[in-house]
Amino acid sequence: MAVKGLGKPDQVYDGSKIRVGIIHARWNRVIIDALVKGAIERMASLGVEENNIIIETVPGSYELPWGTKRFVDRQAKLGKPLDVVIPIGVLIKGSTMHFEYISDSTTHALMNLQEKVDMPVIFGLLTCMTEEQALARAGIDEAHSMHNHGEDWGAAAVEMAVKFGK
Ligand SMILES: O=c1[nH]c(NC[C@H](O)[C@H](O)[C@H](O)CO)c([N+](=O)[O-])c(=O)[nH]1
Repeated sequence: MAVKGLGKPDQVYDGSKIRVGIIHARWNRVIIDALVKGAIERMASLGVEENNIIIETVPGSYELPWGTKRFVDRQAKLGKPLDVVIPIGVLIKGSTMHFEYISDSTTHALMNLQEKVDMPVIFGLLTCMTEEQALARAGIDEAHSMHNHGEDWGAAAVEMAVKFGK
């Protein structure tokens, strides 16, 4: 019996009235693009309108916290406030400690950002030891051994915005 992973939602949430921001890093772009696609497709299946999904990018995962804060502020200033934001990044361990420092600092910064922006900030950071792990979690490894985690992030975004929206 599969134990790990996201359980079924307690109900299907209607995303037709929410506006979602996706801000993604551009490192490991093939994996990023698959994750973003998965999130968009899942949100579309839950009724989120295409023109209510706003996409922004930053160079790397380390820029996600600051970029997300400014992205949220900018959308509010434009009179098109977001209801939820999904920062997406892919960190793959290299031969130095860079991975550890970015993973830890960015994770804490994104968690703390929720208070500052007063909205759900979905955790879309893959922190992988190998490229194969990252490919699998984006659903694009040869064996298709895992589902695309971007889909889970899209579903979480809709649920959190609908359930706990302002
Ligand atoms: O998004 C990533 N950024 C990475 N580094 C760049 C970092 O996020 C910043 O963009 C850079 O340090 C400039 O601030 C990565 N690695 O270094 O391995 C990585 O795997 N993923």
